[in-house]
Formats: sequence, structure tokens, C-alpha cells
Amino acid sequence: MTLVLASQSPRRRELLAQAGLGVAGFSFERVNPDIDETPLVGESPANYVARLAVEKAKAGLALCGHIQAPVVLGSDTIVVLDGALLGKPGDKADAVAMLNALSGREHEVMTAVALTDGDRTLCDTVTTKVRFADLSRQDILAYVDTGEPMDKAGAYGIQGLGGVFVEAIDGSYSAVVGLPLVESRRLLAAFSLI
Ligand SMILES: Cc1cn([C@H]2C[C@H](O)[C@@H](COP(=O)(O)OP(=O)(O)OP(=O)(O)O)O2)c(=O)[nH]c1=O
Repeated sequence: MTLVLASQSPRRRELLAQAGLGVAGFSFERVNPDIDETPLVGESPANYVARLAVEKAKAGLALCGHIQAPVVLGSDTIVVLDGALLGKPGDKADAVAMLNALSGREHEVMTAVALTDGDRTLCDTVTTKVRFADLSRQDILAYVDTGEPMDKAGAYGIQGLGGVFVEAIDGSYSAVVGLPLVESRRLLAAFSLI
């Protein structure tokens, strides 16, 4: 079997390498599927994030014709505030609005990870509570100017400069960054990959 990461995210690549801790010769290939990330009408955030992880894994599998016995991992991360989904900001103004909304409040980060070999698909979703400090307008504008928020759900990266906004976290740090390590290891073990 060959493990394949269906992601273009450098963070997921690093986290998946970390998930192979202690396993001699642990390695994986990469493919980059392109899927439609539009939420379905009335779809809950939990259903949405799990559906996208599974769709990324399945779309990735379709790109694995050249790979021997592929098992494909897909993942998706969203931020949920008051039940509403915050994806990646469309532009700087959108990033400012998201960070304003998150300021001084608690939100949830949901990350789903899915593995498929074509016959069997397993998916796990991890929810982490994150509480932001009160942010000044100057904090927000300076952060958005760094460019860091633009490719990240909720317009921040806990692992980067955005870490200064995080007052408390209850759950999985690696899931917030993009791939829950404990749960990913469980799924990798279920496919005998570690
Ligand atoms: C909240 C938060 C999100 N993020 C990132 C994780 C995800 O990469 C991104 C959410 O976008 P995703 O659509 O989950 O993933 P992606 O487009 O980056 O990568 P791919 O679909 O190819 O796997 O936000 C952080 O890096 N740090 C954080 O603190």
C-alpha cells in the first residue's frame, strides 16, 4: 500500500510526516485534487467539513492511477462562530471582518480527516474551542497587512503571528493547524499504514 496525501497545504505535509513518528521508512506521495467547496443548502458545519475531507480523499484517489495500491488522506478545516461557517477570507476586507467577529470571543475550529482505499472510507472530525483576546483595530490591520490570514480558515494561523491573539484553546492544537495528529494516527493504523 502507498499512502497519498491529497493536499497542497505545506502544514498538512509536515503534520502527516509527524504522524509517522516511530515508523521506519514512513513516507507518502502527494496529489492535489480540485473540488468544489460550496456548502450545500442547509448543510451543518459538521456535515460540511466531513463531506469535504471525504471528497478530497476520493478526488485524490482518482488521480492515483500511477500509484500502487493507494490509500488517500484528505482533510478540511473550518472555523465556526455562532453556528456560522468561516472559511478562507476572499480579500483583505473580508479578513478584517472575520477577525473583528472573532475578537474577544470563543469559536470552534473543526477539522475532518478522511482516509480511503476505494473500498473503505473512514472519517473523523475533531472540534477544538479557541478563545481570542480583545483585538484592537490596529492589531487587526497590522496582522492582515502581513498577508498571513489569506490562505487560512477564519483568517488566522495559530501556528504563526496569529498565535498572539489566542487566549485559550481547549482541544487539539494540531487539528487547528490543519491535521489532528492523534486521530490521524488512529486512521493510519486502521489501514495498517503505521
Ligand atoms: C484556524 C487555522 C487554519 N489554518 C489553515 C489550515 C488549512 O490549511 C486552512 C483551511 O483550508 P482548507 O480548505 O482546510 O485546506 P487548504 O486549502 O489549505 O489545503 P488542502 O485543501 O489542499 O488540503 O486554514 C491554519 O493554518 N492555522 C489556523 O490556526
